[in-house]
Amino acid sequence: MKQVSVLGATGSIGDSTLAVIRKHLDQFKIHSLSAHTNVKKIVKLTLEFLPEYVVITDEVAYVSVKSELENCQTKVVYGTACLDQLVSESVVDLVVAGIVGNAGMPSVLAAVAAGKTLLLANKEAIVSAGHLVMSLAAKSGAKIIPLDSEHNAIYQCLGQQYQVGVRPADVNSITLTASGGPFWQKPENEFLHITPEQAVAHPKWDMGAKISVDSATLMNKGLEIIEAHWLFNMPNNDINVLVHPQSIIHSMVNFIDGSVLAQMGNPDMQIPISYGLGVDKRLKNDANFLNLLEIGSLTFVAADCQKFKCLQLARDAISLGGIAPAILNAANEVTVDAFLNRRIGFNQIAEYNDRMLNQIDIEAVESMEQLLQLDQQVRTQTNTLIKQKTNHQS
Ligand SMILES: NC(=O)C1=CN([C@@H]2O[C@H](COP(=O)(O)OP(=O)(O)OC[C@H]3O[C@@H](n4cnc5c(N)ncnc54)[C@H](OP(=O)(O)O)[C@@H]3O)[C@@H](O)[C@H]2O)C=CC1
Ligand SMILES: CC(=O)[C@@H](O)[C@H](O)COP(=O)(O)O
Ligand SMILES: [Mn+2]
Repeated sequence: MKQVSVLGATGSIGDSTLAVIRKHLDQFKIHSLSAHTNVKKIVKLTLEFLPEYVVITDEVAYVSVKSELENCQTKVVYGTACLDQLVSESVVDLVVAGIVGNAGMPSVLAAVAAGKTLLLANKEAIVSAGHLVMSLAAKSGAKIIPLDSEHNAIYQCLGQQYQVGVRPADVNSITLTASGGPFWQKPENEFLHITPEQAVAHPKWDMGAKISVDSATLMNKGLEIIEAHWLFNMPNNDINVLVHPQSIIHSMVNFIDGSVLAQMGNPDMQIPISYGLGVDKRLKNDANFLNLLEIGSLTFVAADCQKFKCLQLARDAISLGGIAPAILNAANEVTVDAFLNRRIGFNQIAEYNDRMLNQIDIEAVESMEQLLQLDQQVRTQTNTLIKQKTNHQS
């Protein structure tokens, strides 16, 4: 029986993870679940899975959950420090990192430092702290299995050759596929009028609001380039992006002999999560088998970095190095939130991200404390920039 800690249990990755675990209760036991604000859902999940611990990271929500679970055997604890402690407990076999944003970074680092098998969905953590994740993994021997569908596809194609942070010698390049999001065919001069409702309506995947907006700006693909850069130790030039609107091929590995291996499947996160939870062994999944005859054709188009500037910004951040990806990530978390709350337009996400990436001096990454301080600084500065611009316009 493997003991699993699911961080971000109330989100979309949490849903898909727990859906897979429900089908294999003979193999998995939930050790701990985490939630931020969703009291109703975490109470329901706790009563279903009866974990040892539930961690709540929002103070107000903690008080409610604690009172609602008064008579339950599960221990209800508060705060991010508890996440770090729980993922490091010796009984925990697998940690699913499903928290959204840099808020999940300390717990990712704690799991890696403890040498755990980490099933990584939280791409912002590796974007911001890739350097630290890799050096900790090299020391602790932690196994990092990517759940992000593209990176999981590459992980599947590499098979036994995969070792986190090591580029296999016979790999020429990798190709990340992108759905293109809802607007890849929309003229840029119409970006101004895009609403949050339109932006979160992803054509192929059912995901949380933040990653859905990232897919719409193609920042998601940019973050994924940075994620691939760290996981597979590949430079910018060897990471290709191809728009593939059907989202059937999840990514490809191009080998030095001209062979290309791709992983395919319907767009359903239960598939990569199953492969992650099985740790290289395939779990039976009743979900959604692929029917290529029904789909008919698979098409590919070049990604437009001029129109989707966030894609180019991510490549720039890799070239700048050091803290640049962390700056871009923090700015993007603020601008996406501002867009979702109708404080800025869709087109301004890239504009402000660009301004922030280019107004802070780039230093080397040294520690988690440095990155957390930087994250706060960038958030404050991005919010100030948005306020100044908004006041100026009104
Ligand atoms: N959804 C998907 O299919 C995919 C997601 N990913 C990545 O996985 C991560 C999660 O995405 P997704 O599940 O869509 O996001 P959701 O918004 O659906 O869920 C986010 C989860 O994180 C929790 N959370 C939010 N803010 C905080 C915080 N400050 N501290 C601690 N926990 C917090 C939420 O808790 P609560 O709801 O209780 O407030 C919730 O459990 C992201 O990094 C995303 O990029 C990658 C590939 C695919
Ligand atoms: C499911 C998943 O991995 C997402 O990151 C997905 O890739 C988003 O789709 P696009 O960013 O390609 O639109
Ligand atoms: Mn992805």
